[in-house]
Amino acid sequence: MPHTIVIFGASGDLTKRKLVPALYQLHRKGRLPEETRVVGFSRTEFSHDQWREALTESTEKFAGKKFERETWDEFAKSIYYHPGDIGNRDDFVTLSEFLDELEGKVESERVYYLSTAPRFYGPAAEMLGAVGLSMENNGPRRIVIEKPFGTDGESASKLNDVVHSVFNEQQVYRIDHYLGKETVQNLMILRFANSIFEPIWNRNYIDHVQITVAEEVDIGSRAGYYETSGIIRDMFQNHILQLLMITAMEAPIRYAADPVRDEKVKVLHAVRPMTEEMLTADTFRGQYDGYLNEKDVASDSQTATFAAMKLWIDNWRWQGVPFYLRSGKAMSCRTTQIVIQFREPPHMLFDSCKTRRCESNRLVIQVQPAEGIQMHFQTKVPDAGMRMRQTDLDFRYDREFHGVMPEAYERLLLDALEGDASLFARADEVEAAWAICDPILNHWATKSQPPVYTYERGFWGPMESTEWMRETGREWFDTCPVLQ
Ligand SMILES: NC(=O)C1=CN([C@@H]2O[C@H](COP(=O)(O)OP(=O)(O)OC[C@H]3O[C@@H](n4cnc5c(N)ncnc54)[C@H](OP(=O)(O)O)[C@@H]3O)[C@@H](O)[C@H]2O)C=CC1
Ligand SMILES: O=C1O[C@H](COP(=O)(O)O)[C@@H](O)[C@H](O)[C@H]1O
Repeated sequence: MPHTIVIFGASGDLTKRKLVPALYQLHRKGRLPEETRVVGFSRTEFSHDQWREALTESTEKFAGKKFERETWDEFAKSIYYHPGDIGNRDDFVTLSEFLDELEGKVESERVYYLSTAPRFYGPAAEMLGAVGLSMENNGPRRIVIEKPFGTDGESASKLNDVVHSVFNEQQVYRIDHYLGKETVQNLMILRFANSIFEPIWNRNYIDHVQITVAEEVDIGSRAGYYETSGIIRDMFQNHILQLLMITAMEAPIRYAADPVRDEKVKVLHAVRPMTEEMLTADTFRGQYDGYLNEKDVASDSQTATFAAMKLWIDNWRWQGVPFYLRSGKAMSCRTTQIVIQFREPPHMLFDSCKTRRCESNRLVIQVQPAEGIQMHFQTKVPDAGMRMRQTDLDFRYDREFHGVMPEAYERLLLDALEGDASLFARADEVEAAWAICDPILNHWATKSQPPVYTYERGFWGPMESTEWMRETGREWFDTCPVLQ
């Protein structure tokens, strides 16, 4: 069946930087369903050719070495543009006519991709409904919604209501691009396609888990967005909680959208609600030095560019195992890693570990940029009595597999076109994620707010965060991955 993807926000940054380059890569690799057409919609008055030209330039820039002119020209023939305003019903009527004409009224699968400012998500869905574009009488209709999905639980729930007034949940694909990353999907493979990890993946063997998403970049020119967002809305409510869910979930009964999402949501429901004491003791925020001088940032801004927190998951598998989550801008290096820190051996035979503390086993899942997995364990130092040192088994994607890692959007766009929602967030999932974040945001907004610790750019967040962790008798795994 032919496919049409309609991108709302066609002249925007995400479209040119990620969406169209990803669609082009899928075409280049021969993965796009046959007869896939791309239709852009935004207010800028482009003709089809003008939009194609603009995309040629940007795709060449963003696809880099993978750009092949001939292949692109072939792909560009299936790109079209329809100017319009999301607030104008007539523009949706003409869009509908244009799509019918393009598809020749043949049964086709359609994906509507909302890549506009979040305030347009609800109105765009309503307009699609108002002119009958959500009706599935001539093929499946799906809607993809970019992040952020709401700014708190209440707004997310309202947005869900609006979207559900037009589309049923099976038609709705809420994007979290972290789920499109190969290494995040590999975490499910690691856990559920191997038999050696699952038996020890629990409170009996694991002391704690650390999830770090550190970015070297600062907020750049995004102050307008970031000042109202901050690190919790930007990274925790979505990407970090997704990593937490996949790390902590039970095995789904099969790999399909609902069984996977059922298990993920159970994790969020099992996260212990934070009391006032916990909010004070177990959440931590920081701001990089110089943030207040960024263009469009208020001089007394309290916006957090760094946060750390300790969560507990109250279920049989994880009772008593703290999950430490942290993320920040302008940190030491770009690294997303999940550290599974195992318990110490119950009894130490060797003197070298009696006089000093030896590190216990650790599994480090490098989500990016040095994609891979390392297992750390003690090894005997040769010719040195019974001295030992931490060494590792090191799996690296770049050594094992040739070719570059695909962009997350490639996988997600293809899944949306093919109707597989496994790697998209469900309505209850986003609302449950907000239920964890809202109390933190509210606590930070009150008078009794915790301090905003300043940190130097290029550090692992505020020094106090290191102290905060040390007080629990543990250490952050502050290691930048080695790129080869
Ligand atoms: N950029 C990124 O890296 C990321 C973006 N996102 C999300 O994706 C979404 C898009 O982001 P981004 O591309 O950066 O945003 P931009 O501001 O660059 O683009 C917004 C787009 O919306 C269009 N638009 C604005 N008003 C209307 C209207 N009334 N009717 C029709 N179209 C309209 C604009 O075109 P025109 O003015 O021509 O109408 C433009 O194409 C946002 O929700 C963002 O949060 C998520 C992750 C990363
Ligand atoms: O959604 C977002 O993610 C990026 C980080 O994504 P990554 O794939 O580069 O890890 C972050 O920089 C941005 O602030 C946030 O909006």
